Amino acid sequence: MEELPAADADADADAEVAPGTPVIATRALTKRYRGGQLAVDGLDLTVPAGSVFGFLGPNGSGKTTTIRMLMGLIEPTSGTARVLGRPMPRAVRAVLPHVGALIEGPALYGFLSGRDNLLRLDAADPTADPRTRRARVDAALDRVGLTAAGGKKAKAYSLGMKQRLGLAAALLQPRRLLVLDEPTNGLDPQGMREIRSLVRELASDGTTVFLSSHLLDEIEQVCTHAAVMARGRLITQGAVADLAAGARGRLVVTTPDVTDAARVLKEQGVADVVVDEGRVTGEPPDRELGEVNAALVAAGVRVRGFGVERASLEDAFVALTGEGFDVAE
Ligand SMILES: Nc1ncnc2c1ncn2[C@@H]1O[C@H](COP(=O)(O)OP(=O)(O)OP(=O)(O)O)[C@@H](O)[C@H]1O
Repeated sequence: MEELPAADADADADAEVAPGTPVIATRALTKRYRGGQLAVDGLDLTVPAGSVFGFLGPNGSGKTTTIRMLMGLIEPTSGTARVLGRPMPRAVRAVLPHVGALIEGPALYGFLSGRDNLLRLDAADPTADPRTRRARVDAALDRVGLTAAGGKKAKAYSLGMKQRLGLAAALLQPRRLLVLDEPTNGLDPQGMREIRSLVRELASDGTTVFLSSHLLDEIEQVCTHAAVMARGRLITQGAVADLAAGARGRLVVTTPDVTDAARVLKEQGVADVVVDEGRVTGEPPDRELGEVNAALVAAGVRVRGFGVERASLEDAFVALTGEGFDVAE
């Protein structure tokens, strides 16, 4: 282990973090790029220990810039960031050994096998004991389900396998925090499922996982907590269940008579009425829903289903920002 700057207690990440200390905490964290672009604007982020924390936002909302500041890769323009209770980037050398990161795709040698890539990465870590290297690499391959493919050249791997190999690299040492930047980006649905279930598994032993995504349903499926970014600013953060509960669900009427149903719902004060095939949805009005249903039936609408659907994180996002969650790919 390299010598740390003497008497810098603040930079000592080996000391246990006091219980209750967030794994990541930023205060007014701001990054303005040299061209003048304000990429991150006054961010106050709190990532509780043991959470699977989704960092959600459309492309260009500042997620990668934030992650790069958290990992000490770039300096903030102003504000502070603490990771594992220590200030970044000052404590970067003490903090990073405890953090497994997968940022902007893993750096792999295509001509080497998956196993040889890991052996090489492990050998580059001065803290890694060479005598236990093979066991460590085999355990990491096993954790990500690449034991059988370990001897294959990395260039023959699918994108999903490359992501898994990148995760294996991040898991060569025990980690307190995993930081994954868009880990499912570019994967097919099967590859996405594999990475998501792997993330859940990694989190099940208490490792805090911080992952960025521009996919709302991904965050809902995988994360316990989330923060929502838009244009460099934090829109909201908290437990996923609470975020979704903060938004009102939508009234959904299933019926073959969609035109009549839409008209009656508008008369009943339902806003934002949307007609789909076989169903009409809208914002629940402030009146007794039984009356709305009765009005539909009285107008001869054949009501096959009537109820309020649970709000999704997407509803919460739309309610908070007043705009749709459009992703510009
Ligand atoms: N090195 C840079 N110099 C100048 N502007 C930058 C730089 N990197 C990013 N930006 C700008 O900062 C803003 C935030 O970008 P950032 O990459 O952090 O967003 P993101 O949410 O991670 O999006 P993506 O998923 O597309 O990476 C964007 O407007 C982007 O164009």
